Amino acid sequence: MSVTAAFHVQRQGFTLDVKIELPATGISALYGASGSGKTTCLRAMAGLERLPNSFFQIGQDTWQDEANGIFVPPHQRQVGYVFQEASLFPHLDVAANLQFGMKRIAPVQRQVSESHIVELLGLSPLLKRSPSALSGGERQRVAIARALLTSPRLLLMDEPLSALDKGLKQEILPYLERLHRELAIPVVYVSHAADEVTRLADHLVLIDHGEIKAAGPIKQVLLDHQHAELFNDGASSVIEGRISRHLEHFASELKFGRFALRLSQQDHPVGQQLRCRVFASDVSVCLTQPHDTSISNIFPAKVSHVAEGRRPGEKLVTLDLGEEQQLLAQLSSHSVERLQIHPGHHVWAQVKSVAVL
Ligand SMILES: Nc1ncnc2c1ncn2[C@@H]1O[C@H](COP(=O)(O)OP(=O)(O)OP(=O)(O)O)[C@@H](O)[C@H]1O
Repeated sequence: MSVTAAFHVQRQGFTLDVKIELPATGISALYGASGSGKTTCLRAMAGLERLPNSFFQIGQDTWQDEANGIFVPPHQRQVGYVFQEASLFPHLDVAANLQFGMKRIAPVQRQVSESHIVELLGLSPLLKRSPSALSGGERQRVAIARALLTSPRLLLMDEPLSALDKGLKQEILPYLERLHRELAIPVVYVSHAADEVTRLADHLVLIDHGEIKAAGPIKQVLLDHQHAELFNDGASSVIEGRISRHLEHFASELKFGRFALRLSQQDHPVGQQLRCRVFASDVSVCLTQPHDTSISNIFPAKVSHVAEGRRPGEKLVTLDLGEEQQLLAQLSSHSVERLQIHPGHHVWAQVKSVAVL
C-alpha cells in the first residue's frame, strides 16, 4: 500500500503541479519555504480543498479522481488533521475532548484503544484538566491524541510544533517518535524546520514554488548536493545507529554499520536507536590516517562524488563509509585541488561535531 497524489491548481501568482508517492508507513515530510504549496497539498489530501484535475489514492481507496468524477468529501475520508495551534473544545476537559475524537468513529471501525493512545502521549495526569490549564505542548499532545482516536488511515500534521518555543518543542518530539515507532499509520508532516524534519522523517519531499524538487528516503535526499541549498540550514547527512556503550569522559558510543561514533554522553540506555545529523561544514578530509589530532571521530572513506558547493570556491564532497552510509564534506575548491580529491580516492573523514537529534 502507498499514498499517491497528483495535485494541480493555478492561482494568481502561484501554480501547483505535483506528483507525490509516499510509503504507507512512517513519517513523510513535506518540506519547503513559506508559500511553496505544502498546506495546499495537505488540505487537498484531507479533501478540504477540491483541486481541479487532481488525483488522490490511499492503498486501494481512491478519494479523488477528477477524470472519473470521484471526490470523497472530507467527513468520509478517515483522516486525522493536526494544525499549528491545537483547537480543543475549551468547555470540555481533556478526557471529554478525547472522547469527542473517539465518538466520531463507529466501535467496529476503531483501530486504536483510548488507553493505548493516552499512554503513548503521556496524557494520564492531564485527563481532568481543562485546555486552559495546559501548556502549548500539552495541548498539542491532546490534539494529536484526539486525531489518532478517530482511527485515521492517514495522519496529516501541518507545522504542529511551529507555535511552540524551543523547550516545548523538545518536550513533544519524543512523543512523535514513539507514535512513529508504535503505530502503523502513515503520517504526512508539513514543516519548514530542517531540524524537525531530519529528526522525524523517514521520507522527504522537497517542494519549491509548487513543484517537487526531490523525493525519497531522507538519507538519500539529503545527500543530493543539488538540493543542499533548499535545506535552509546547510548541507548535512544523517547517521542512524544504536548506543553501544557509555564511555569514560562523559561520552557515549553509537554503532552504525561497522563503525562507531563517539558522542557526548547520552542519557539513553545501551541499545537505544538514535539519529544524528552531521553538517557538511563539520567534516574535513585527510589523505593519510591522522593520529595527532584532537578529533575523535575519524573514518576511512572513499570519495564517490565531487560537486560545486553553495558558494563560489566551495565543493561538496560525498564520502562512502561502506555501502550503507555516506557523509557530505564541505571543502574549499583550493583544498580539493591541492589534495587531488576525486571519485574513487581513498581518504580519511574527520567529523568535528555531531548533532544528536
Ligand atoms: N484559498 C486560497 N486562495 C488563493 N490563494 C491561496 C489560497 N490558499 C493559499 N493560497 C496561495 O497559494 C500559495 C501556496 O500556499 P500554501 O499555504 O499551500 O503554502 P505553504 O508552503 O503551506 O506556506 P506556509 O509555510 O507559509 O504555510 C501561496 O502563494 C498562497 O498565498
